[in-house]
Amino acid sequence: MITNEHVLAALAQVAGPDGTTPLPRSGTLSDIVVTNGKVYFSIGIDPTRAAELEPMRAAAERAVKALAGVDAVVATLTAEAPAGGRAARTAPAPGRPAQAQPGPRATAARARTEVPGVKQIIAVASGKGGVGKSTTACNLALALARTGLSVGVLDADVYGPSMPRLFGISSKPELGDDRMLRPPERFGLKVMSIGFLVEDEAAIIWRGPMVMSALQQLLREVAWGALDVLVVDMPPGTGDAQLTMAQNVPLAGAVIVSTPQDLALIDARRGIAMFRKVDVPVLGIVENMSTFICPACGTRSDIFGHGGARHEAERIGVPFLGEVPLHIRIRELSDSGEPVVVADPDGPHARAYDAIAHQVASALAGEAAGRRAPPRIVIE
Ligand SMILES: Nc1ncnc2c1ncn2[C@@H]1O[C@H](COP(=O)(O)OP(=O)(O)OP(=O)(O)O)[C@@H](O)[C@H]1O
Repeated sequence: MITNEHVLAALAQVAGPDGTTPLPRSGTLSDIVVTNGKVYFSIGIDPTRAAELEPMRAAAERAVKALAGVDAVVATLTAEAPAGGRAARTAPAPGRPAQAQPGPRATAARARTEVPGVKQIIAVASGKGGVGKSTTACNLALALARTGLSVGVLDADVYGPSMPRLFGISSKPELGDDRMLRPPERFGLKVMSIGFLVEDEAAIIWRGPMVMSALQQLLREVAWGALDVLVVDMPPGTGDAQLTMAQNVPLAGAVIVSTPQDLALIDARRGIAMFRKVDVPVLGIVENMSTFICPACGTRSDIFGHGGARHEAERIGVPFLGEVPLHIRIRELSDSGEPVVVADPDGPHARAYDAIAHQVASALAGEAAGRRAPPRIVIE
Protein backbone atom coordinates (compact mmCIF):
# COMPACT_ATOMS: atom_id res chain seq x y z
CA MET A 1 0.00 0.00 0.00
CA ILE A 2 1.34 3.39 -0.99
CA THR A 3 1.73 5.83 1.89
CA ASN A 4 2.57 9.52 2.08
CA GLU A 5 6.09 8.56 3.18
CA HIS A 6 6.64 6.61 -0.05
CA VAL A 7 5.48 9.62 -2.03
CA LEU A 8 7.70 12.00 -0.06
CA ALA A 9 10.69 9.70 -0.58
CA ALA A 10 10.08 9.71 -4.32
CA LEU A 11 9.66 13.48 -4.38
CA ALA A 12 12.95 13.92 -2.50
CA GLN A 13 14.65 13.12 -5.83
CA VAL A 14 13.10 16.16 -7.46
CA ALA A 15 14.44 19.68 -6.95
CA GLY A 16 11.82 22.25 -5.92
CA PRO A 17 11.17 25.67 -7.47
CA ASP A 18 14.56 27.09 -6.41
CA GLY A 19 16.28 24.40 -8.50
CA THR A 20 18.21 22.80 -5.62
CA THR A 21 16.13 22.16 -2.48
CA PRO A 22 14.32 18.79 -2.73
CA LEU A 23 10.56 19.28 -3.06
CA PRO A 24 9.60 17.90 0.37
CA ARG A 25 11.93 20.42 2.02
CA SER A 26 11.12 23.33 -0.30
CA GLY A 27 8.09 24.47 1.71
CA THR A 28 6.00 24.51 -1.46
CA LEU A 29 4.44 21.06 -1.30
CA SER A 30 0.78 20.72 -0.35
CA ASP A 31 -0.76 17.89 1.61
CA ILE A 32 -0.50 14.59 -0.23
CA VAL A 33 -3.68 12.62 -0.81
CA VAL A 34 -3.40 8.95 -1.66
CA THR A 35 -6.59 7.16 -2.57
CA ASN A 36 -6.98 3.81 -4.34
CA GLY A 37 -3.61 3.94 -6.02
CA LYS A 38 -4.10 7.56 -7.11
CA VAL A 39 -1.86 10.27 -5.71
CA TYR A 40 -2.73 13.97 -5.64
CA PHE A 41 -0.59 16.88 -4.55
CA SER A 42 0.15 20.42 -5.57
CA ILE A 43 3.19 22.64 -5.58
CA GLY A 44 2.70 26.28 -4.60
CA ILE A 45 4.61 28.58 -6.92
CA ASP A 46 4.85 32.17 -8.03
CA PRO A 47 2.26 32.11 -10.87
CA THR A 48 4.53 34.14 -13.17
CA ARG A 49 6.92 31.15 -13.20
CA ALA A 50 4.27 28.57 -14.17
CA ALA A 51 5.65 27.82 -17.66
CA GLU A 52 9.24 27.71 -16.44
CA LEU A 53 8.37 25.27 -13.64
CA GLU A 54 6.28 22.89 -15.76
CA PRO A 55 9.28 20.51 -16.18
CA MET A 56 9.58 20.38 -12.36
CA ARG A 57 5.89 19.47 -12.09
CA ALA A 58 6.25 16.77 -14.75
CA ALA A 59 9.37 15.39 -13.02
CA ALA A 60 7.49 15.20 -9.72
CA GLU A 61 4.66 13.32 -11.39
CA ARG A 62 7.08 10.90 -13.06
CA ALA A 63 8.96 10.24 -9.81
CA VAL A 64 5.76 9.26 -7.98
CA LYS A 65 4.33 7.36 -10.95
CA ALA A 66 7.45 5.16 -10.88
CA LEU A 67 6.47 3.80 -7.45
CA ALA A 68 5.02 0.31 -7.50
CA GLY A 69 1.32 0.39 -6.72
CA VAL A 70 0.71 3.90 -8.06
CA ASP A 71 -1.82 3.92 -10.92
CA ALA A 72 -2.18 7.64 -11.47
CA VAL A 73 -0.60 10.84 -10.25
CA VAL A 74 -2.02 14.32 -10.44
CA ALA A 75 0.50 17.02 -9.58
CA THR A 76 -0.61 20.58 -10.13
CA LEU A 77 1.08 23.91 -9.89
CA THR A 78 -0.92 26.33 -7.86
CA ALA A 79 -0.59 29.99 -7.06
CA GLU A 80 -1.75 29.09 -3.60
CA ALA A 81 0.60 29.10 -0.64
CA PRO A 82 1.93 25.69 0.48
CA ALA A 83 0.19 23.54 3.05
CA GLY A 84 0.40 24.60 6.63
CA GLY A 85 -2.46 27.06 6.70
CA ARG A 86 -2.16 30.71 7.47
CA ALA A 87 1.12 30.36 9.35
CA ALA A 88 2.81 28.97 6.27
CA ARG A 89 1.17 31.63 4.14
CA THR A 90 2.49 34.53 6.16
CA ALA A 91 5.86 33.20 7.30
CA PRO A 92 8.68 34.31 4.99
CA ALA A 93 10.84 31.59 3.44
CA PRO A 94 14.21 31.21 5.17
CA GLY A 95 16.54 33.95 4.09
CA ARG A 96 13.78 35.95 2.45
CA PRO A 97 12.26 39.16 3.72
CA ALA A 98 8.65 39.07 4.82
CA GLN A 99 6.33 40.41 2.12
CA ALA A 100 3.07 42.23 2.51
CA GLN A 101 0.21 39.82 1.82
CA PRO A 102 -2.05 40.93 -1.02
CA GLY A 103 -5.64 41.63 -0.03
CA PRO A 104 -8.49 39.60 -1.54
CA ARG A 105 -8.96 41.97 -4.45
CA ALA A 106 -5.31 41.92 -5.44
CA THR A 107 -5.26 38.12 -5.25
CA ALA A 108 -8.44 37.87 -7.27
CA ALA A 109 -7.06 40.06 -10.03
CA ARG A 110 -3.90 37.96 -10.19
CA ALA A 111 -5.38 34.50 -10.04
CA ARG A 112 -8.55 34.80 -12.13
CA THR A 113 -7.29 33.63 -15.47
CA GLU A 114 -9.98 32.91 -18.03
CA VAL A 115 -10.82 29.29 -18.86
CA PRO A 116 -10.20 28.73 -22.60
CA GLY A 117 -13.44 28.19 -24.54
CA VAL A 118 -15.69 29.08 -21.59
CA LYS A 119 -17.38 32.43 -22.04
CA GLN A 120 -18.86 32.91 -18.58
CA ILE A 121 -18.69 31.06 -15.27
CA ILE A 122 -21.32 31.43 -12.59
CA ALA A 123 -21.30 30.11 -9.05
CA VAL A 124 -24.36 28.68 -7.35
CA ALA A 125 -23.78 29.15 -3.65
CA SER A 126 -25.55 29.10 -0.32
CA GLY A 127 -24.70 30.44 3.08
CA LYS A 128 -25.39 27.07 4.67
CA GLY A 129 -25.88 23.44 3.71
CA GLY A 130 -29.04 21.59 2.80
CA VAL A 131 -31.00 24.46 1.26
CA GLY A 132 -31.18 22.81 -2.17
CA LYS A 133 -28.17 24.52 -3.74
CA SER A 134 -27.17 21.49 -5.85
CA THR A 135 -30.73 20.78 -6.95
CA THR A 136 -30.99 24.42 -8.02
CA ALA A 137 -27.62 24.38 -9.79
CA CYS A 138 -28.54 21.25 -11.73
CA ASN A 139 -32.00 22.42 -12.83
CA LEU A 140 -30.80 25.96 -13.49
CA ALA A 141 -28.06 24.60 -15.77
CA LEU A 142 -30.63 22.53 -17.68
CA ALA A 143 -32.99 25.49 -17.93
CA LEU A 144 -30.16 27.73 -19.17
CA ALA A 145 -29.48 25.13 -21.87
CA ARG A 146 -33.17 25.36 -22.86
CA THR A 147 -32.64 29.05 -23.60
CA GLY A 148 -30.24 27.94 -26.35
CA LEU A 149 -26.98 28.40 -24.49
CA SER A 150 -24.32 25.71 -24.42
CA VAL A 151 -23.86 24.86 -20.78
CA GLY A 152 -21.54 22.81 -18.60
CA VAL A 153 -21.74 21.94 -14.92
CA LEU A 154 -18.82 21.80 -12.52
CA ASP A 155 -19.54 20.26 -9.16
CA ALA A 156 -17.02 21.83 -6.80
CA ASP A 157 -18.82 20.85 -3.62
CA VAL A 158 -15.91 19.13 -1.91
CA TYR A 159 -17.99 18.41 1.17
CA GLY A 160 -20.63 16.42 -0.67
CA PRO A 161 -20.47 16.24 -4.46
CA SER A 162 -23.97 15.47 -5.74
CA MET A 163 -23.95 16.07 -9.50
CA PRO A 164 -23.18 12.43 -10.40
CA ARG A 165 -26.38 11.44 -8.53
CA LEU A 166 -28.50 14.36 -9.74
CA PHE A 167 -27.55 13.74 -13.37
CA GLY A 168 -27.60 9.95 -12.97
CA ILE A 169 -24.01 9.62 -14.17
CA SER A 170 -22.03 6.56 -13.14
CA SER A 171 -19.24 6.70 -15.73
CA LYS A 172 -15.99 8.42 -14.86
CA PRO A 173 -14.29 10.95 -17.12
CA GLU A 174 -11.74 9.54 -19.55
CA LEU A 175 -8.24 10.94 -19.79
CA GLY A 176 -7.45 11.95 -23.40
CA ASP A 177 -4.05 11.68 -25.10
CA ASP A 178 -3.72 15.42 -24.57
CA ARG A 179 -3.95 14.79 -20.78
CA MET A 180 -7.31 16.56 -20.69
CA LEU A 181 -10.23 14.87 -18.93
CA ARG A 182 -13.29 14.25 -21.11
CA PRO A 183 -16.33 15.05 -18.95
CA PRO A 184 -19.34 12.74 -19.19
CA GLU A 185 -22.30 14.25 -21.07
CA ARG A 186 -25.89 13.99 -19.94
CA PHE A 187 -28.99 15.73 -21.27
CA GLY A 188 -26.69 17.68 -23.63
CA LEU A 189 -24.57 19.11 -20.79
CA LYS A 190 -20.95 18.34 -19.99
CA VAL A 191 -20.77 17.48 -16.30
CA MET A 192 -17.63 17.30 -14.22
CA SER A 193 -17.57 16.59 -10.52
CA ILE A 194 -14.91 16.56 -7.87
CA GLY A 195 -16.71 13.35 -6.87
CA PHE A 196 -15.40 11.68 -10.06
CA LEU A 197 -11.83 12.23 -8.92
CA VAL A 198 -11.97 11.06 -5.34
CA GLU A 199 -13.95 8.77 -3.18
CA ASP A 200 -16.47 10.55 -0.95
CA GLU A 201 -14.46 10.01 2.22
CA ALA A 202 -11.29 11.33 0.61
CA ALA A 203 -13.00 14.55 -0.45
CA ILE A 204 -13.67 15.47 3.14
CA ILE A 205 -10.00 15.64 4.05
CA TRP A 206 -9.19 18.02 1.20
CA ARG A 207 -8.21 21.35 2.59
CA GLY A 208 -6.97 24.74 1.46
CA PRO A 209 -4.41 24.42 -1.31
CA MET A 210 -5.52 20.89 -2.24
CA VAL A 211 -9.08 22.07 -2.78
CA MET A 212 -7.93 24.95 -4.92
CA SER A 213 -5.55 22.78 -6.84
CA ALA A 214 -8.29 20.26 -7.58
CA LEU A 215 -10.64 23.03 -8.62
CA GLN A 216 -8.08 24.56 -10.96
CA GLN A 217 -7.59 21.12 -12.46
CA LEU A 218 -11.33 20.69 -12.91
CA LEU A 219 -11.53 24.07 -14.58
CA ARG A 220 -8.47 23.94 -16.76
CA GLU A 221 -7.64 20.30 -17.39
CA VAL A 222 -11.10 19.31 -18.58
CA ALA A 223 -12.04 19.38 -22.25
CA TRP A 224 -15.02 21.69 -21.79
CA GLY A 225 -15.07 22.64 -25.46
CA ALA A 226 -16.93 25.83 -26.34
CA LEU A 227 -19.34 26.77 -23.55
CA ASP A 228 -21.49 29.85 -23.13
CA VAL A 229 -21.93 29.22 -19.42
CA LEU A 230 -20.28 26.97 -16.90
CA VAL A 231 -22.36 26.55 -13.75
CA VAL A 232 -20.22 25.85 -10.67
CA ASP A 233 -21.91 24.19 -7.70
CA MET A 234 -19.94 25.64 -4.79
CA PRO A 235 -19.48 24.06 -1.37
CA PRO A 236 -22.08 25.45 1.05
CA GLY A 237 -21.07 28.11 3.54
CA THR A 238 -18.74 31.06 3.65
CA GLY A 239 -15.56 29.63 5.14
CA ASP A 240 -12.00 29.82 3.86
CA ALA A 241 -12.47 27.18 1.15
CA GLN A 242 -15.45 29.03 -0.32
CA LEU A 243 -13.73 32.39 -0.16
CA THR A 244 -10.64 31.00 -1.87
CA MET A 245 -12.81 29.56 -4.62
CA ALA A 246 -14.72 32.80 -5.07
CA GLN A 247 -11.37 34.58 -5.33
CA ASN A 248 -9.69 32.20 -7.72
CA VAL A 249 -12.37 31.26 -10.22
CA PRO A 250 -13.01 33.87 -12.91
CA LEU A 251 -16.68 34.27 -11.99
CA ALA A 252 -19.07 36.41 -14.02
CA GLY A 253 -21.54 36.25 -11.16
CA ALA A 254 -23.06 34.29 -8.31
CA VAL A 255 -26.55 32.97 -7.65
CA ILE A 256 -27.39 32.60 -3.96
CA VAL A 257 -29.86 29.90 -2.95
CA SER A 258 -31.78 30.32 0.26
CA THR A 259 -34.75 28.82 2.01
CA PRO A 260 -37.20 31.31 3.45
CA GLN A 261 -36.30 30.77 7.10
CA ASP A 262 -34.75 33.78 8.74
CA LEU A 263 -31.72 31.81 9.76
CA ALA A 264 -31.00 30.79 6.20
CA LEU A 265 -31.42 34.39 5.13
CA ILE A 266 -28.80 35.52 7.60
CA ASP A 267 -26.56 32.91 6.05
CA ALA A 268 -27.56 34.08 2.59
CA ARG A 269 -26.49 37.60 3.55
CA ARG A 270 -23.10 36.23 4.53
CA GLY A 271 -22.87 34.55 1.12
CA ILE A 272 -23.70 37.82 -0.63
CA ALA A 273 -21.14 39.68 1.47
CA MET A 274 -18.50 37.10 0.60
CA PHE A 275 -18.95 37.56 -3.15
CA ARG A 276 -19.09 41.32 -2.83
CA LYS A 277 -15.83 41.25 -0.89
CA VAL A 278 -14.06 39.63 -3.83
CA ASP A 279 -15.81 41.79 -6.45
CA VAL A 280 -18.04 39.06 -7.91
CA PRO A 281 -21.45 40.44 -8.93
CA VAL A 282 -24.36 38.77 -7.16
CA LEU A 283 -26.84 37.96 -9.95
CA GLY A 284 -29.61 37.37 -7.42
CA ILE A 285 -31.27 35.14 -4.82
CA VAL A 286 -33.38 32.06 -5.49
CA GLU A 287 -35.86 31.14 -2.82
CA ASN A 288 -35.99 27.37 -2.66
CA MET A 289 -38.62 25.33 -0.82
CA SER A 290 -40.66 28.53 -0.76
CA THR A 291 -44.11 27.02 -0.36
CA PHE A 292 -45.51 23.58 0.15
CA ILE A 293 -48.26 22.43 -2.15
CA CYS A 294 -49.99 19.38 -0.70
CA PRO A 295 -49.75 16.59 -3.29
CA ALA A 296 -53.06 15.12 -2.09
CA CYS A 297 -55.32 18.17 -1.90
CA GLY A 298 -53.35 20.87 -3.73
CA THR A 299 -53.54 23.25 -0.77
CA ARG A 300 -50.68 25.67 -0.53
CA SER A 301 -48.92 26.17 2.82
CA ASP A 302 -46.22 28.69 3.51
CA ILE A 303 -44.11 26.63 5.85
CA PHE A 304 -41.27 28.97 6.57
CA GLY A 305 -42.91 32.32 5.96
CA HIS A 306 -43.09 32.61 2.20
CA GLY A 307 -41.64 35.71 0.55
CA GLY A 308 -38.77 36.12 2.99
CA ALA A 309 -36.11 35.91 0.32
CA ARG A 310 -37.90 38.33 -2.03
CA HIS A 311 -38.27 40.83 0.78
CA GLU A 312 -34.67 40.40 1.86
CA ALA A 313 -33.41 40.71 -1.72
CA GLU A 314 -35.29 44.00 -2.14
CA ARG A 315 -33.99 45.28 1.16
CA ILE A 316 -30.36 44.66 0.34
CA GLY A 317 -30.62 45.63 -3.31
CA VAL A 318 -29.99 42.21 -4.87
CA PRO A 319 -32.24 40.94 -7.70
CA PHE A 320 -34.80 38.35 -6.70
CA LEU A 321 -34.56 35.59 -9.29
CA GLY A 322 -37.59 33.51 -8.36
CA GLU A 323 -38.96 30.85 -6.12
CA VAL A 324 -39.17 27.08 -6.30
CA PRO A 325 -41.77 25.31 -4.14
CA LEU A 326 -41.00 22.44 -1.81
CA HIS A 327 -42.39 19.52 -3.75
CA ILE A 328 -41.88 15.81 -3.35
CA ARG A 329 -41.55 15.39 -7.17
CA ILE A 330 -38.46 17.60 -7.16
CA ARG A 331 -36.83 15.43 -4.54
CA GLU A 332 -37.91 12.11 -6.06
CA LEU A 333 -36.75 13.08 -9.52
CA SER A 334 -33.45 14.40 -8.16
CA ASP A 335 -32.85 11.08 -6.44
CA SER A 336 -33.64 9.15 -9.61
CA GLY A 337 -31.11 11.03 -11.73
CA GLU A 338 -33.78 12.64 -13.94
CA PRO A 339 -33.98 16.29 -12.86
CA VAL A 340 -37.45 17.82 -12.96
CA VAL A 341 -36.57 20.15 -15.87
CA VAL A 342 -35.87 17.05 -17.99
CA ALA A 343 -38.47 14.68 -16.55
CA ASP A 344 -41.37 17.12 -16.63
CA PRO A 345 -40.26 19.86 -19.03
CA ASP A 346 -43.67 21.53 -19.31
CA GLY A 347 -44.63 21.24 -15.64
CA PRO A 348 -44.81 24.09 -13.16
CA HIS A 349 -41.45 23.32 -11.55
CA ALA A 350 -39.59 23.34 -14.86
CA ARG A 351 -41.29 26.64 -15.64
CA ALA A 352 -40.08 28.06 -12.31
CA TYR A 353 -36.51 27.11 -13.22
CA ASP A 354 -37.02 28.51 -16.74
CA ALA A 355 -38.04 31.87 -15.29
CA ILE A 356 -34.95 31.92 -13.08
CA ALA A 357 -32.74 30.90 -16.02
CA HIS A 358 -34.10 33.73 -18.19
CA GLN A 359 -33.22 36.25 -15.52
CA VAL A 360 -29.76 34.77 -15.05
CA ALA A 361 -29.17 34.72 -18.83
CA SER A 362 -30.13 38.37 -19.18
CA ALA A 363 -28.01 39.36 -16.18
CA LEU A 364 -25.08 37.54 -17.78
CA ALA A 365 -25.70 39.28 -21.08
CA GLY A 366 -25.55 42.54 -19.12
CA GLU A 367 -22.29 41.49 -17.48
CA ALA A 368 -20.80 40.61 -20.87
CA ALA A 369 -21.94 43.93 -22.34
CA GLY A 370 -20.39 45.70 -19.36
CA ARG A 371 -17.06 44.08 -20.12
CA ARG A 372 -17.10 45.22 -23.75
CA ALA A 373 -15.59 48.57 -24.67
CA PRO A 374 -18.12 51.38 -24.23
CA PRO A 375 -19.72 52.68 -27.44
CA ARG A 376 -18.00 55.61 -29.07
CA ILE A 377 -20.23 58.64 -28.88
CA VAL A 378 -20.02 60.93 -31.86
CA ILE A 379 -21.42 64.42 -31.50
CA GLU A 380 -22.18 66.09 -34.82
N1 LIG B 1 -37.62 22.45 -4.02
C1 LIG B 1 -37.43 21.26 -3.48
N2 LIG B 1 -38.46 20.44 -3.19
C2 LIG B 1 -38.27 19.24 -2.60
N3 LIG B 1 -37.09 18.75 -2.26
C3 LIG B 1 -36.00 19.53 -2.52
C4 LIG B 1 -36.11 20.81 -3.15
N4 LIG B 1 -34.86 21.32 -3.28
C5 LIG B 1 -34.01 20.40 -2.78
N5 LIG B 1 -34.70 19.33 -2.31
C6 LIG B 1 -34.15 18.13 -1.65
O1 LIG B 1 -33.46 18.60 -0.48
C7 LIG B 1 -32.28 17.83 -0.27
C8 LIG B 1 -31.08 18.78 -0.24
O2 LIG B 1 -30.94 19.34 -1.52
P1 LIG B 1 -29.52 19.62 -2.16
O3 LIG B 1 -28.63 18.42 -2.05
O4 LIG B 1 -29.74 20.20 -3.50
O5 LIG B 1 -29.05 20.73 -1.14
P2 LIG B 1 -27.64 21.42 -0.97
O6 LIG B 1 -27.92 22.77 -0.44
O7 LIG B 1 -26.83 21.31 -2.21
O8 LIG B 1 -27.06 20.49 0.13
P3 LIG B 1 -25.56 20.31 0.61
O9 LIG B 1 -25.31 21.46 1.49
O10 LIG B 1 -25.63 19.02 1.35
O11 LIG B 1 -24.69 20.28 -0.61
C9 LIG B 1 -32.24 16.81 -1.39
O12 LIG B 1 -32.80 15.62 -0.94
C10 LIG B 1 -33.12 17.42 -2.48
O13 LIG B 1 -33.72 16.44 -3.32
